[in-house]
Amino acid sequence: MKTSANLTPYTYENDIYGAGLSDQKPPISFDPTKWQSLAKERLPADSFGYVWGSAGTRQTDDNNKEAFKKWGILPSRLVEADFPSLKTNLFGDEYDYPLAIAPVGVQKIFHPNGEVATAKAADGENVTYIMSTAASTSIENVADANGSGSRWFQLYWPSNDHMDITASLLKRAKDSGYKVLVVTLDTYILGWRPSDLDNGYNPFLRADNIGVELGFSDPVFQEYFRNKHGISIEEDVSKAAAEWAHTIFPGTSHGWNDIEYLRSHWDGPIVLKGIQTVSDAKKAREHGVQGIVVSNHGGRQQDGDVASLEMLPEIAAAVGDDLEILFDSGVRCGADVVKALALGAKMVLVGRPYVYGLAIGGETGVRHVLKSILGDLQLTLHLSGIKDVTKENLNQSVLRQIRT
Ligand SMILES: Cc1cc2nc3c(=O)[nH]c(=O)nc-3n(C[C@H](O)[C@H](O)[C@H](O)COP(=O)(O)O)c2cc1C
Ligand SMILES: O=C(O)C(=O)c1ccccc1
Repeated sequence: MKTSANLTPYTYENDIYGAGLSDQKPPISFDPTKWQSLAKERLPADSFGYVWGSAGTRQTDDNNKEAFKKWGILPSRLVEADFPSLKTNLFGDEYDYPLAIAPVGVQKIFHPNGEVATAKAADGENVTYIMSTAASTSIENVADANGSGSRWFQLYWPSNDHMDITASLLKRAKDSGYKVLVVTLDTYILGWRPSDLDNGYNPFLRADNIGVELGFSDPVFQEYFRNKHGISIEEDVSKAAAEWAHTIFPGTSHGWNDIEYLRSHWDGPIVLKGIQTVSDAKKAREHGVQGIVVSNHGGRQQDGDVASLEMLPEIAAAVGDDLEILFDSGVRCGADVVKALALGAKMVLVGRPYVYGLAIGGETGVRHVLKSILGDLQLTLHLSGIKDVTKENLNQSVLRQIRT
């Protein structure tokens, strides 16, 4: 076999088998199907319900998972190949892996170190961290924890009455080294989630006020709150929490023409998250953004939605030459990443699995989940005879649609 100095095999499994020789068992399972139950053992019922929860009867979440099983990978033999490179290029920059940490809010309900643990893990594993507007740690503190890592900022977009707050969030993100703006379009109000309704659980409105950190640390929001209520945030934190929740989840949607405002306040790439149709993907292109995340928010927003993977090939065929296509919703293992990349995505975001890792073991748990998915991804590609993750080598020709 050829060896190449610039391709690093992802050798996590070698470390584990090596440790096994001296009877050291890995502290966390490598079986992706076990992470959910391990997290459940460690979390209170309400915060477990929050991460596991989905909209309505969970049809969308089920559809997301089923969609991956409708495709099979076709391996090629006697391909003279080394460990495949996982490097991918987006917006003119090279990324080590086609994998990113999906934006997830309120991470302190899963582990006391919350976003700081995840941002450190992402930096440690060279995986891009996408910071949520609903985080329980400020923009600046996450940036400190993420160090020289790659980080992007996800916006929950205040209504047009609060353009100055939007501008302030974007400026803070830019000043703290976040390179790409990800604007989530599917969550101007939270979906109908029976698990949270059963627990009467909305992390924003609870006494510990987890999830409002970006507002409480924002000078423009602080001033707005004082002018409106004649008191400071500290004087009535519950009222301020409710005000912030309403600011970032206003209950009304923006329109396409509002993208212009974001463009004028953000000079880097803009990515729209939550695109599910070809028609919206084309509108995204018309409105001059640089990328989209084909996503249904992991089925958490709307019941009865089509699987995101189902829509990915058509959307990629329609706009993939002009926009960077990212994907999330239902990715659980290396083979899922291979399928999403083959169907047109350049980068894949993973949500619940790393949150389970965070609950299981803080920074170590998140690193474990990232390493597991990356190790599995690299070997799955290698054993399928796929040389790297470029479109030239990884496209629909490596898949077979399974007849049902
Ligand atoms: C607990 C939790 C919180 C989330 N918070 C956000 C958020 O703040 N912003 C956002 O754009 N998406 C949020 N999402 C959605 C994820 O970014 C992502 O779209 C989804 O989890 C992908 O599906 P998966 O969990 O099946 O991987 C959240 C998801 C979970 C599970
Ligand atoms: O739960 C979610 O999916 C989400 O986007 C969110 C909303 C508010 C706070 C934290 C996460």
